[in-house]
Amino acid sequence: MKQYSAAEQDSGQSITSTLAPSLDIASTTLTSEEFDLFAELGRMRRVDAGQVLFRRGELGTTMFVIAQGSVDLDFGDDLVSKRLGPCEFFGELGLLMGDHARSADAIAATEGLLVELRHEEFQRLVDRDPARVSHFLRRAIMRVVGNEQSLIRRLRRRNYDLQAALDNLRTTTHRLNRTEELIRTDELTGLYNRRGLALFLQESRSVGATPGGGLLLIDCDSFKQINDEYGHAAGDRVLQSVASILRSVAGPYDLACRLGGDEFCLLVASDRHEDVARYVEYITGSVQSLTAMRQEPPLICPVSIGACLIDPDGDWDHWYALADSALYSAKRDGGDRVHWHEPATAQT
Ligand SMILES: Nc1nc2c(ncn2[C@@H]2O[C@H](COP(=O)(O)OP(=O)(O)OP(=O)(O)O)[C@@H](O)[C@H]2O)c(=O)[nH]1
Repeated sequence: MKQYSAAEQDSGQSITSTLAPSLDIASTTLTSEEFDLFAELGRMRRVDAGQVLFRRGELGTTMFVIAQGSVDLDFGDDLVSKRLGPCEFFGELGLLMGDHARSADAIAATEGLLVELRHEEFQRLVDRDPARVSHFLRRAIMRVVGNEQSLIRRLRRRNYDLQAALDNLRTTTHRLNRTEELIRTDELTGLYNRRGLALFLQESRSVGATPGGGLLLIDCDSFKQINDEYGHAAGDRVLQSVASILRSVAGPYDLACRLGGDEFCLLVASDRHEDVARYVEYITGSVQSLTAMRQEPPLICPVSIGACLIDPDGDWDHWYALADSALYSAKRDGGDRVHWHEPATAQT
């Protein structure tokens, strides 16, 4: 065992008493024989707590063995830091590879004593005891491989966690979209509901688009009788038939909506009377065709329609009032018909 100077020994604890006896190939701690050899040829160096030995990314050519005290290795990011104690070594890649970029910050955690080895000292070590050095090198390589493997495992785990987080995010986004869709949609018919209509108008306005040029209000005639005579399910089926007629005629810029009960509306993008009239014809024609099927319970019932052209600068309440007055007049005249709201002609 090497004799240490008074300065080296003044920290009180015997160096040999801290030496690990293990010859385990996977051990990262030097045996007492190895330590003695390294200490004999290396340079003793005192360190204070908090003293930086090297920083991550710096090029290094020396390695260290801890004789006394402890040193923290901080690998940065969210990698686990390590605290090394007596007889453990670090920085060996700098020595073995030469000018190797340090992969961690090495900072003395306590006051201590280190053995520092440069290339020339290590060369002397090889000359002195090649078998022991070869054993040390095998362990150093195993440590590097072990670190790499644990890094790969950590990266794999992190990748898996990221994938899981991404999947969660996708599911949540899908659920949110679905919820938003449900909020806007009438459950029975799949058409927009009142909330969907209000959001559509709001969104169209916010992007400066004209939400529509024509409005049809469609209301089933004597619908209550269908419920009463054939049951609620038959009534539902009739409402679905009306909805499917509206859905099939609505283009990508139109909006079909169930306002509630047996009342529907169709907001037509075109502001030309003849275009809107074609929608009306399609609806009445489809209702007539289904009525002609004479199914029991019925697939459809007669409908009344109030139609109007709308002023894009007006609001929904105003448009609705116009179409509703036309619908009211169609109902008053016996239903199963279409009435247009006629704009008041200017008095001269
Ligand atoms: N089957 C079914 N019936 C509904 C639904 N929502 C509302 N109703 C019924 O629709 C009926 C509407 O009745 P009314 O407003 O008197 O309409 P109507 O019988 O068509 O009378 P007119 O419009 O005057 O011709 C009511 O009996 C409601 O209970 C629904 O989702 N499904």
